[in-house]
Amino acid sequence: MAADILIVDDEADIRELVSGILEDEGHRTRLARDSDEALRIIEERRPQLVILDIWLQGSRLDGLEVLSVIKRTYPELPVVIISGHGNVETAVTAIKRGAYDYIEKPFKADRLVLVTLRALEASSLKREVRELKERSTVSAEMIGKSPAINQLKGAIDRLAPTNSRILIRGASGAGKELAARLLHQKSHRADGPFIVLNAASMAPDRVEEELFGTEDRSGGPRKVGALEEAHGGTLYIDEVADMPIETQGKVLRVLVEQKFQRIGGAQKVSVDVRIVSSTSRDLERDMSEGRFREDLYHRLNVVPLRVPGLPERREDIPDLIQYFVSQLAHASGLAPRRIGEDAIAVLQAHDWPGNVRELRNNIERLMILAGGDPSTVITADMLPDEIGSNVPLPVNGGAEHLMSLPLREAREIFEREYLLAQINRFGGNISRTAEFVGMERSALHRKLRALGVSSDQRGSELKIG
Ligand SMILES: Nc1ncnc2c1ncn2[C@@H]1O[C@H](COP(=O)(O)OP(=O)(O)OP(=O)(O)O)[C@@H](O)[C@H]1O
Repeated sequence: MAADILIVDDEADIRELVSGILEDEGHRTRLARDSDEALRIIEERRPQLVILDIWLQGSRLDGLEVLSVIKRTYPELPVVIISGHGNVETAVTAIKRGAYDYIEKPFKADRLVLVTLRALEASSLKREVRELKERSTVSAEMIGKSPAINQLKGAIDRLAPTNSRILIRGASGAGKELAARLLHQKSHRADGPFIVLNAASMAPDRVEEELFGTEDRSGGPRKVGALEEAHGGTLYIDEVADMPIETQGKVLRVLVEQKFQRIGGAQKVSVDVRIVSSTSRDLERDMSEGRFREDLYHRLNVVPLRVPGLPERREDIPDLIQYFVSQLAHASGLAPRRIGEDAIAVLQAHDWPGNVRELRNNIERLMILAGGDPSTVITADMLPDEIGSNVPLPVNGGAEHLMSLPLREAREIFEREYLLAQINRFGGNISRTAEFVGMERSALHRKLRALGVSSDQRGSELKIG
């Protein structure tokens, strides 16, 4: 894992030596000779590790004091102490104050490399645990075998290793964040952080604070912004078009200059961050109505990626159901359930305006409501009323209208709508539809003809099997 490491030592020889060893290992180093220089460098951009000498001659603060400042302002930044020979007591004090480990002078290159690696691994583990806790129920697997999802997976594999900015478009809950996460995981930045900024969920004035961070001139606590936090990794800006127009201007400047200023701060912070953003809005309309900056659109949209909505890939629904049942059983300790064929059929025919998220929430609710007996099979009659209400009947005024018709006419209308919905559900495949509805394939063809259903009505993109 290549990292950005700050080396603080008053002796030039030691600084150069440590830097040489770590750069040979593929790290990038920045060097400071005293406390002020060290704190200034940290202010410029937070490093991933600090190697800090305890004795800093001619420095305003000694090593232990610098350590305290670092731990106060950046509690998660790991610090490795270099202590003089026979100075174990000070080293122990340093560990008590939050240092990760210490190296005693004179030290061997191997020891330095090993402690550095461990410190970086521990801090990246901590971050992963935190991210996992935050998103323990978010999957990192993209389930589905439909042509639409396969196309998306192919595009992610091709785009991930490039450093290009990507704008992901798609309806809410369709899997845009999951796509962004996969782009990160399959990129060269996979060891770095994946930071999410959700512009839609916060008040406009907080967006800038979260993005750029804040600086307190008096040296008090400060907030590290998402841009700085994402250094070496990916920043995912969710619902980018929900950012206030002034913030959009500032983001544009960051993209052009690769630098930004914290709120209340004077200096420029430069970062190496890949920006992936998303939107579920009609950006073309937002741009024409002046709500979204066209110049920002062009900067963010270097490569567009579209995540298809769930109704465009109903074939994936049974796999997704299975996946969520086992994922939820694993993550929340709910008993795994079997979902009956009839329930799967209704779930597959539903329209899912909230896409995969809505499907997942419904599976969770069903698993909770099914109670403690693991042998309970979830059947169609256990589904909430709103699921399935869009299945066949709403033609010509819906069920009420049917009640006003003679049986033969009502049955015909019902049969036509029912069969069309089933054909649609099986992607136009007549053989599979016939098997499910319990008819011979040729009988189904005859029935459709008798009901006056033309091949066109069976759906323009549907394959007749
Ligand atoms: N193909 C998929 N396989 C497995 N899980 C998925 C898939 N697509 C989406 N999900 C899951 O569905 C939920 C919603 O997905 P996600 O948050 O990525 O959607 P989104 O498009 O970013 O939504 P929003 O626009 O509301 O932010 C998450 O729990 C995600 O893990």
